[in-house]
Amino acid sequence: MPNQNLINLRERITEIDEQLLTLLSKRSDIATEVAKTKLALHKPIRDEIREAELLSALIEKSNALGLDQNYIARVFRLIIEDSVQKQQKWMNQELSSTDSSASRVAFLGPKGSYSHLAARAFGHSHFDKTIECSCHRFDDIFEMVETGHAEYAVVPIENTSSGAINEVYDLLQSTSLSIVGEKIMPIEHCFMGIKPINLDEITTVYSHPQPFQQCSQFLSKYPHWKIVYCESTAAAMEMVYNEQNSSHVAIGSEAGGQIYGLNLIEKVPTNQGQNMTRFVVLHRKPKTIPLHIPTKSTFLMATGQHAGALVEALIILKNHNIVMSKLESRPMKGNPWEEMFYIDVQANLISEEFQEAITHLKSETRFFKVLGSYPVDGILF
Ligand SMILES: C=C(O[C@@H]1C=C(C(=O)O)C=C[C@H]1O)C(=O)O
Repeated sequence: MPNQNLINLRERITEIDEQLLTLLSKRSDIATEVAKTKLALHKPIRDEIREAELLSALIEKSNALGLDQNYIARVFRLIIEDSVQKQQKWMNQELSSTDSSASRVAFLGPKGSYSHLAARAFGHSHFDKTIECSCHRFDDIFEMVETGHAEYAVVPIENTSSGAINEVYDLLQSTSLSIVGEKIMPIEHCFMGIKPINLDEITTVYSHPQPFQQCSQFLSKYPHWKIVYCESTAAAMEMVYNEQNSSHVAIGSEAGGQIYGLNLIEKVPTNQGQNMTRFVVLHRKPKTIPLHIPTKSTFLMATGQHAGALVEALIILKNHNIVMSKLESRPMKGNPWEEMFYIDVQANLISEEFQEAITHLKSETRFFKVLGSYPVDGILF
C-alpha cells in the first residue's frame, strides 16, 4: 500500500506538470502569432539577440530561485529550438501556398563570381526559370531564404586551398534552413582580357587577393607585372572591361569573364594542382532522398565536456556502421569556450541505421541537430 504522503506529493507534481504543458502550449500559440507578424514585416524567424536576452534573464532568475543554471539553460534552449522549428514550418506552409513557378536562388555576388557560377549551374539543372538574387553578405543570403524572398541559397563551405569558410559554418549553427544539395566546383583561374594577347604583352593584372595567393608561383615568373587588388574577381573583370586597355587583364573564371564581355587569354596554373570549392544548397524545407540514391547527411552536435565525450559520440557512428566523411569544429555561438562539431556522414536520414544512431547520439550529446540529407555531389532530388 503506497504511503498517503507520497501519493499526495505525486498528485501535486502531476498537477504542476499539467500546468507546464498548458503553459508550453500557450507559448507555442504565441510563437505562431510572432511568425505571422514576422512574415508581414519580412523579418527572419530566428532572432539571436532576443534569444540571448531571454536566456540570460532566465538564468539570472533561476539563480534567485535556487535552480541549476545549466539545467535551466538546456531546458529553455530546447523550448526555443522547438518554437523556431514550429514558426519555420508555419512560414513554409504559408509561402508554399503562394509559390511562384520560377525559383529564386540567392548567392554571394557580384555577378561573375564563382558563387554566381555555382548558383547558376544549380538553377539551370533544376528549374525552367531561375531568378538570380545577388547578395553582398553571407547573412543576407540566409535571411533571403529564411524570410521567403528566395527559395534556395547556394553558399561556399570549403575550398581545397584555403580550407573551411568559417562565416558560413557559423551561420549554419543558428539557421532554420536545411541543406538539400551540394556542388563541388573546380576553380580554374584564367587570365581574361578585352582581346587575346601573349603573356609578355601584359602590364597589369587585377584580381582578388585569393587568386593571387593561389597562383603566386606562376606569377613570380613575371615580376614586372603590376598587381592590383580588387574586392572580387568579378570587380576585377568589370575594371578590365571598363578600361578597354588590351595590356590589362583580370584573373577570374572563364565563364565569369564572358559575363563581362572578356576573352580567355590563358589558364593560370595554381600552386596546388587541384583547386575546388564545395558549395551547399539551402532550402526552407528538408528533402527526403530515396534510399537507392548515394546520400550524405550533415549534422551538428555539442558533446559534454568530460574526457572522451567526442570519442564516445563517434563510437556510436562506428557501432551503426556509419562512415564519417568530415569533421569540423567551431566555437559555439554564445558559448565561445565550447565547440560545436559539424559532421558529414555517408548516410540517409530515412535509413534505419542512421535513425538508430541519431537516437543514441541524442541521448549522449548536449545539442544535436540534423542539417539535412542530400545526394552526393550536386544532384538535387
Ligand atoms: C518567438 C520568437 O521567435 C524566435 C523564438 C524565440 C522564442 O521561442 O522565445 C525567440 C526568438 C526567436 O528566435 C521571437 O522572435 O520572439
